[in-house]
Amino acid sequence: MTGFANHFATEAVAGALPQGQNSPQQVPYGLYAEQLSGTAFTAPRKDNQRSWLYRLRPAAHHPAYRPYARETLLRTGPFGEVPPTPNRLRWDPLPIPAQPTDFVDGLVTLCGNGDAATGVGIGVHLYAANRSMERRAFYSADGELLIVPQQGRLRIVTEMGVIAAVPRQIVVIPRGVRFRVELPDGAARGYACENYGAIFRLPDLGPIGANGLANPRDFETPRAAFEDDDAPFEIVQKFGGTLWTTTLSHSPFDVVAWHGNLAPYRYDLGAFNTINTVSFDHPDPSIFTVLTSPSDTPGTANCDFVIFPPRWMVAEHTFRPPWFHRNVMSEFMGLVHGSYDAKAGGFAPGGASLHNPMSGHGPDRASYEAAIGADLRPHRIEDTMAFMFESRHMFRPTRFALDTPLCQLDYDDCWAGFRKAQVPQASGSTGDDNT
Ligand SMILES: O=C(O)Cc1cc(O)ccc1O
Ligand SMILES: [Fe+2]
Repeated sequence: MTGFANHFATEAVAGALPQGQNSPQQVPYGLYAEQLSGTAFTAPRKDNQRSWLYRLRPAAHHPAYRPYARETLLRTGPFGEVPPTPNRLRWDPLPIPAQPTDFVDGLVTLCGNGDAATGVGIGVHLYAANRSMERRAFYSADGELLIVPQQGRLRIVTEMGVIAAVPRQIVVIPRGVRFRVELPDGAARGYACENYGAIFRLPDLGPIGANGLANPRDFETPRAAFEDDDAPFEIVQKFGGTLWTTTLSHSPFDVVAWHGNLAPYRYDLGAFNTINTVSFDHPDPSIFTVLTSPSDTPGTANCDFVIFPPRWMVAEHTFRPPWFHRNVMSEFMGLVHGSYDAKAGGFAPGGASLHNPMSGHGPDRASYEAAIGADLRPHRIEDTMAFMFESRHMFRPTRFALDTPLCQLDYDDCWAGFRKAQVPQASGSTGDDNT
């Protein structure tokens, strides 16, 4: 079903969806009605998101959760394992694990900000897995999950239907929606943004007009699909930063029909309508925003999901790659495939980088030299898909992020050795009174 956050109505069995009301005295077939809220009941109508689910058994029917026994490298805001660092950080890709590892056990947190308990900030995770989740489901009570596959297909069975995703597509699973990740290719790797704040939405378009960037019609939500399976099933939930587990007597994927505007969705980044300069200089990369989680301060996002897709570069008399900059916002970057035009080496597909507030960054020396000498004919940047989770909140790395051998100790060197500019000697030194 297409459209961003539409009011969908879907039933896997004819007649399962109640008509005309949400909670009839008797739901068709004896199904159980359940409201799943993504926003406060009283959130303004334009922001309000909720769905009604009709299921074989109430989701309330489960034994108590116990702490999850296995070691995990998943972490949650507030992030206090190590002090925040002003240093620019970059990581090599996470290897596919040698031991049998599914999506849940393959999640590793690199950094994050804010506090899940107060609904502020995000957690930034990587995943690398080589097993489908078997007879178990996962959900996060701490935030919605934006999954960015980098290698290997995913088949995600959710309570509200099944989503298949290939690298270049993204999947968003609302907070609380239970899902199981299957790996049709036997292995998979990627990134996940766990958003504790306001639900991701499409950015306003301002002077761009009524169309452009990610168009609402290109977002896809699955139709209802269910399992009638009465064998034991594990549910692992992430709650307040801790993993908990319980065993159901049946599959949690038992939603026969649902309606509403809170649902998982998929988007192909290849559908992005990329807008950029046709004269000179390039706009700030906010022009590439796919989804935004606003904060309470207008224009200052809890998280922007921004991409750097294939595109024509036509700017005249311009330094075309990202310029040097120091940003008040914090930037986490990943690369789905190809290479990134500000980095000639070292930023590999599956890798990541972190540039915190006021940390100077930009093109590495090789990219800089190539760009100032480039022939400025129209040139198409092909075969690339980098992305950024940009946040108003400073990212703190996890201890794993700093200790892992994947962390590149020589990252600073990519900005070493720039030739000094030569200016004619004149007044204007700091020794002069130049008011
Ligand atoms: O740091 C980056 O590579 C991302 C980025 C790109 C750009 O063209 C301008 C600003 C910016 O943060
Ligand atoms: Fe940047």
